[in-house]
Amino acid sequence: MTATKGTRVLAPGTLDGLSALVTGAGSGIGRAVTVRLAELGAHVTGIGRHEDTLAATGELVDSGAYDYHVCDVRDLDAVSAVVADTGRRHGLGLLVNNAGGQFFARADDISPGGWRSVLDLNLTSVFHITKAAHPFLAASRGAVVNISLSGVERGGMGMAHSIAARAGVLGLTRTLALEWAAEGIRLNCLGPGTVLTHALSDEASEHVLGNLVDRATPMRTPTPPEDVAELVAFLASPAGALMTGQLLQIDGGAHLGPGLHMLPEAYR
Ligand SMILES: CCC/C=C/C(=O)SCCNC(=O)CCNC(=O)[C@H](O)C(C)(C)COP(=O)([O-])OP(=O)([O-])OC[C@H]1O[C@@H](n2cnc3c(N)ncnc32)[C@H](O)[C@@H]1OP(=O)([O-])[O-]
Ligand SMILES: NC(=O)C1=CN([C@@H]2O[C@H](COP(=O)(O)OP(=O)(O)OC[C@H]3O[C@@H](n4cnc5c(N)ncnc54)[C@H](OP(=O)(O)O)[C@@H]3O)[C@@H](O)[C@H]2O)C=CC1
Repeated sequence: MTATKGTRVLAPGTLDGLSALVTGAGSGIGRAVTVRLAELGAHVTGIGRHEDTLAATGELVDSGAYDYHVCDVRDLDAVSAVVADTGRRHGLGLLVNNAGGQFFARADDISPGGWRSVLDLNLTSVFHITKAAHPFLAASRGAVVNISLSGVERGGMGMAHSIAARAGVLGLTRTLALEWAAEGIRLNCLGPGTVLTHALSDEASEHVLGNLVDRATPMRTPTPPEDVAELVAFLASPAGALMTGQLLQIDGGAHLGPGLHMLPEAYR
């Protein structure tokens, strides 16, 4: 494995005056995105289910640049109310739909309940949050960044539910990029490769480091969450003003390799 460090290239003040909403701001990619947006001048409202981790993110940013709401994004009424409250108090120039996840199982072992829980988290919540944000995004000519997965267009063993949900988000992203273009709203998806956040670190093991990073990622490196954050900030900045409806895979070339599969037998 080759370790790469997160890179910061955008100038201080790039996002001065921006109001952003980041789901899953209490850890991993969402925390890195929150910290970087705030460093660049944005005010960020975070959403997640755990107050302690959301508060800990606040310790990494200047006071006044961040607040949070404890909320499950699958509670559609509650999360829509949070979006509306944020929009009314701060305006909304950027929505980052980052909260997400799945268990890893072959399709035969995914029950109807398991399918529904992953679809609710990774697709249905994104639709409702984005719809609730629409009037505020229209007022600011704002942007949406949906955090997806490298390989969303090709499939990944052990992730039938999650890939189906993220492919749905990609379709939603491109559809809304068309429907809302006249209002100046842009929507894009980012596809990170293997990110060694705590969710994967328990498994940071032979499978994650040996298979996903060394075998399945041509550049043999994990994706630093800070690199994902810099790309989110770029898309929110004036430099991203004509980018919409895209899937940007930030994955060391993993989408060109043998695929990121969560069933280790895929690599035998
Ligand atoms: C290379 C890229 C890889 C990507 C990496 C990342 O994204 S890492 C970053 C992301 N971080 C994460 O992904 C964090 C970890 N993931 C999670 O928090 C959860 O997996 C969740 C969000 C999907 C479910 O949340 P929830 O509160 O709804 O869970 P619940 O307990 O109420 O169960 C609901 C249903 O699911 C079923 N079920 C559950 N587990 C398994 C299993 N192993 N097997 C089979 N089935 C399973 C369970 O039986 C039930 O179905 P039933 O019995 O009613 O038919
Ligand atoms: N790690 C990786 O290799 C990759 C991750 N991704 C995706 O990136 C995104 C971020 O993942 P990552 O940072 O790695 O992992 P984390 O598990 O650290 O982040 C997931 C975040 O989402 C929040 N969250 C989960 N469920 C809910 C919910 N129902 N309501 C509100 N918030 C919720 C969690 O907070 P809380 O538990 O407090 O609610 C947590 O902060 C996910 O969508 C993931 O699938 C994509 C490619 C690769």
